Amino acid sequence: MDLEPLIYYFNRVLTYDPLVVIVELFLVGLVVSWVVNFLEGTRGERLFRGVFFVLITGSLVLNLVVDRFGLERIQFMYKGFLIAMLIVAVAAFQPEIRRALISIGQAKLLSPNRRHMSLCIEEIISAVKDMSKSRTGAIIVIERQVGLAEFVETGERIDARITAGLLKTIFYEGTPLHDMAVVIHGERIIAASVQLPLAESGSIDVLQLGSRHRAAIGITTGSDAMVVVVSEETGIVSIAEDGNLIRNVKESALRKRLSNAISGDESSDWFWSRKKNGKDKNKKEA
Ligand SMILES: Nc1ncnc2c1ncn2[C@@H]1O[C@H](COP(=O)(O)OP(=O)(O)OP(=O)(O)O)[C@@H](O)[C@H]1O
Repeated sequence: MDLEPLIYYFNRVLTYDPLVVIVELFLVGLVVSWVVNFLEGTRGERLFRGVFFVLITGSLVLNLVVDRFGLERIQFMYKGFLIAMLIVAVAAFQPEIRRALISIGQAKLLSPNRRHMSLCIEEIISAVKDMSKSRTGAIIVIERQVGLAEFVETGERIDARITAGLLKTIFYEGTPLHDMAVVIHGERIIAASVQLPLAESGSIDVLQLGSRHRAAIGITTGSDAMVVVVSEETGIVSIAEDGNLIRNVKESALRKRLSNAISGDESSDWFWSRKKNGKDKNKKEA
């Protein structure tokens, strides 16, 4: 194999100022890690990793080929291809780009609304952590764009500010409202003791679950709600979204999901993403 172009290529790279190369690599790494972090857990994450891999490999191979065979026209075509990829990426990542722009628009993070919202999220997280430790069974539904009035009617209307104490009191075994689910909308607890639809026994995984977890899957199968479940048996915290159940959710992931759900950033993608996801499936993650 003729290694000459490869050696030539690396020799050429070695002529660059190392400090500039380090700064450039650092900046590229920073941008990539920010984008991957931002997309983490969304359907755009894999797509971005794939596109990034293809572009890096394509650029390296092309530089080698152009150096070896002097195929400038191919390089010219590759530049056209990159522009086309950029247009396709803008279309493919449209929901993520919109979310990024919204979050930049909300960079006035200290706005009262934003502060309230993050206080609510911290209250929910604190309650969930305590209930997980004390093995108090809980199911908290975050209502988004799709109204859940027909289910809310089965429970008790509350309309109260979200506090960890109130959530823990509601789910405390023995209190009249501890059974069934709490529904939250925005920054308010709107109802407790709400009976949710159980997921249909379409898949083996669902059949193996108890009714609390089946209810969480059930309500998210037919709506854009997000549900946090604390298992009474194990204390494990799970999240249900879009008919999927994610087990053993870490605090940081819970914060991220709650923040998406309560601020409503991703909600309008629901119908679109459901179409893409096809049939519901249950995920179990360690
Ligand atoms: N349709 C429903 N909607 C809301 N909550 C429900 C529903 N059905 C059951 N639950 C809640 O789930 C509790 C029973 O949970 P069960 O043990 O059957 O399920 P599980 O998924 O195994 O939960 P855990 O891990 O907490 O035991 C009930 O006491 C009730 O509070």
